[in-house]
Amino acid sequence: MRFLNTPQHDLTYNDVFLVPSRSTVTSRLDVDLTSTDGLGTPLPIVAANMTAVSGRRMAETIARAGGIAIIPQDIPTDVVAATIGKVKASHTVFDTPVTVDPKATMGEVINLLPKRNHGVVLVVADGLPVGVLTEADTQGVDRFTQARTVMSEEIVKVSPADSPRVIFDQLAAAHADYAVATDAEGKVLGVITRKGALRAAIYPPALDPQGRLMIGTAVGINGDVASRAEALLQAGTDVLVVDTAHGHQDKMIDVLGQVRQVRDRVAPGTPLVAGNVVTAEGTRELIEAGADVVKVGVGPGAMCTTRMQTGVGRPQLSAVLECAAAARELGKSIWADGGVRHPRDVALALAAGAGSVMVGSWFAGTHESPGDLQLAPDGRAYKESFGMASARAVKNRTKDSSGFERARAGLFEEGISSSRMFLDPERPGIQDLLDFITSGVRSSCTYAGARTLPEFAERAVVGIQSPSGYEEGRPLHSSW
Ligand SMILES: NC(=O)C1=CN([C@@H]2O[C@H](COP(=O)(O)OP(=O)(O)OC[C@H]3O[C@@H](n4cnc5c(N)ncnc54)[C@H](OP(=O)(O)O)[C@@H]3O)[C@@H](O)[C@H]2O)C=CC1
Ligand SMILES: Nc1nc2c(ncn2[C@@H]2O[C@H](COP(=O)(O)O)[C@@H](O)[C@H]2O)c(=O)[nH]1
Ligand SMILES: [K+]
Repeated sequence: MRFLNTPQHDLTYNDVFLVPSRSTVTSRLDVDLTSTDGLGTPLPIVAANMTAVSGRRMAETIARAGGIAIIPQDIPTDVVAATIGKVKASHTVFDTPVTVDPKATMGEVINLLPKRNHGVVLVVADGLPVGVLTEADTQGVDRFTQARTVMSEEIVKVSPADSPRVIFDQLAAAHADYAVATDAEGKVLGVITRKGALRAAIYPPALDPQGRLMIGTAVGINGDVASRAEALLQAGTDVLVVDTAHGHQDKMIDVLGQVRQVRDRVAPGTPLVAGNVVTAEGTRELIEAGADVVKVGVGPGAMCTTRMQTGVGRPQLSAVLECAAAARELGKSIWADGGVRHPRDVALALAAGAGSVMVGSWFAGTHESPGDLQLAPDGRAYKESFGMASARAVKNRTKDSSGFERARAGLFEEGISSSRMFLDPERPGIQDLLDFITSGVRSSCTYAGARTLPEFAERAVVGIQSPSGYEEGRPLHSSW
């Protein structure tokens, strides 16, 4: 990345803009977004290791689109191991359906509908699809009515051998938007929407060497980290994140050394990610201690109060730029973690040299995040998000400690315990947000004349702008 005008101070995403340059790339679809972080996911996007963001549904869905989710440190090890197993067993193209028994009540159906973005509950009997229910079917029916009496029996069935284009055409011909993929015995393999078929042709999934969906997991730096790391590596985690607020500390270096030994014994070659830091020195020291990828960002997170509490942190673009350069010198990479609110922020992080970009709160506001869908008084749908260093998370993390210790730990909160992440009515699913992000980033690359992310980081020209420069770029939805 080159600057048009020399920065006099550290910069964040809003402080800069990308300058278009002459390009030989004629189509946005010619851009290869494969991550340069060594994991090589087809999409350089990571769902953050936050309890309000990454669970099984998020992990599956984002991996099908080529990214990866990191299951947070606060989830019990056996639960994480089971999650890894479920994600690895799920189909790499077809979505997991929301299913009910024919005798399930419509009350259950109403609760289950928002769990996935396809807006359909599939009624299954003995593994065979027997009916479908949509939002419209839930209107005006008693909550105790059984699904079988309301469901439609018209189901479009496709074969796993059909190409996405064939499935798309089949659905269009049937004037339907939801197909069930079945095996030779007619049992459900997965489901797919028209948009899903379109996406299946654009997004290759993120797969492990055995051809299964990828998933990552996190550990903290307290407690028996080596045992948890061993269990997660044995369960098949594709990447292990060692995560703490202040990554540039002795305890992190010590724990990273232990985790590296476990990794070399149990699952050599599995990348280790460590953070968070914001300096070249911190980056180098974590790489020397065993990190393959360094997680960069202190204070930019939407749930994060660190900067207001402590004054500590660093504007994220400068942090990413400096740490990415330091990692590159050692043949390693970084993840830009936090502060991403628009597709442009992802593009700027990649332009600054990030291998992948980690997104938290933005993704909390989707159907696939773990929280329950709630309605605000004005009728808008939201999910609750909270910081991993909030009193709420700290309380949960220290549940085995004494009351005194828990209360003391709670005094050191550096995150907010409750925040509403509204679902964008235009983009309520994680795949909708990924469409939004990738179309933006593909376009950024072609404006810079780049076909790949290394080319983008090399060719990007960035200028510094005033707050009014940023404001000018915002769309206006009504007259002024
Ligand atoms: N990216 C960011 O800006 C931030 C991210 N987070 C996220 O919150 C989660 C919890 O992290 P964390 O609070 O580190 O909890 P951890 O459970 O990882 O514990 C942190 C450990 O580091 C010690 N420590 C020393 N100095 C500090 C410091 N300045 N801040 C925090 N701990 C320190 C603590 O000891 P003692 O308690 O005795 O001081 C404790 O033993 C992680 O997922 C982390 O990524 C949290 C804050 C900032
Ligand atoms: N200081 C804190 N930082 C936190 C907390 N919880 C999460 N985080 C960090 O934010 C990013 C995600 O950023 P976002 O802007 O996409 O939401 C996450 O990966 C952590 O590094 C917290 O409680 N305090
Ligand atoms: K913040």
